[in-house]
Amino acid sequence: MTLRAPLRISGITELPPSAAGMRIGLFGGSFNPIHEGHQLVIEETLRRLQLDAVWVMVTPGNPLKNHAELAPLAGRVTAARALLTDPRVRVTGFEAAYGFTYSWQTIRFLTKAMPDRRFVWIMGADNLVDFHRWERWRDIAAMVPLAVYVRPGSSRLAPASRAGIALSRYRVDEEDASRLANLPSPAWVYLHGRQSPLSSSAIRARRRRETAK
Ligand SMILES: Nc1ncnc2c1ncn2[C@@H]1O[C@H](COP(=O)(O)OP(=O)(O)OP(=O)(O)O)[C@@H](O)[C@H]1O
Ligand SMILES: O=C(O)c1ccc[n+]([C@@H]2O[C@H](COP(=O)([O-])O)[C@@H](O)[C@H]2O)c1
Repeated sequence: MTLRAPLRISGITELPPSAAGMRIGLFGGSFNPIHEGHQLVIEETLRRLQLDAVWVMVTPGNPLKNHAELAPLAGRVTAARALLTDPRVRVTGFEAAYGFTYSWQTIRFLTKAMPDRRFVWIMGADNLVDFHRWERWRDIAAMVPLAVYVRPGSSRLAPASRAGIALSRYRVDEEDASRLANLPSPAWVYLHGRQSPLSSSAIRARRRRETAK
């Protein structure tokens, strides 16, 4: 399915029409709340993968997580837009509007709708550790290259994880990260560099403690 009409995705409709060949990082997340660790991953992947854009996709809800503490989508999108001011970064909550629960649905939709873009899925190392639990994770790896960014607590676990081992033969040296977006899938890179110890769960826990005082 190639779209004939311009694709309307909230937050990213202002993309230039001449976007063929654009390298776009897809950074999905709960962002509950957004923090500087997310910003660091975006900055590093933009630079090292030589991406033209990163689309921050605020999920209606990670299918593997309990949603009891999940803030409303609109507020998470607004907070992400306030923090992420680089003009190459677009924030959208479009998965909710399209009824997508699983990332394979989003990725299949985008790659079919915009076959002339080069999409890369971006995730922190903790997500690779759990990747084998994602719905159709092997299909995801076959649809788009993956960029995995090191994260404190998961740096050694990630390449030794079930998905890390299953995909090990497709791993690209991080010195070649700038080529990743143009490589056929499966292909993935494990990026090491500046690290942030921040996590949304720690921020939420701190806020709870402050409210309880
Ligand atoms: N400090 C960090 N360093 C590297 N990657 C990160 C970091 N924080 C989050 N990420 C990555 O950003 C994406 C979105 O993460 P998410 O919104 O779940 O934040 P989180 O801090 O992991 O939240 P929580 O603590 O609630 O699980 C995921 O791919 C995650 O791996
Ligand atoms: O598709 C799945 O099965 C799946 C399982 C776990 C997480 N995801 C996606 O992974 C992204 C990161 O989620 P999170 O909660 O770790 O920020 C976000 O876009 C989720 O929707 C997707």
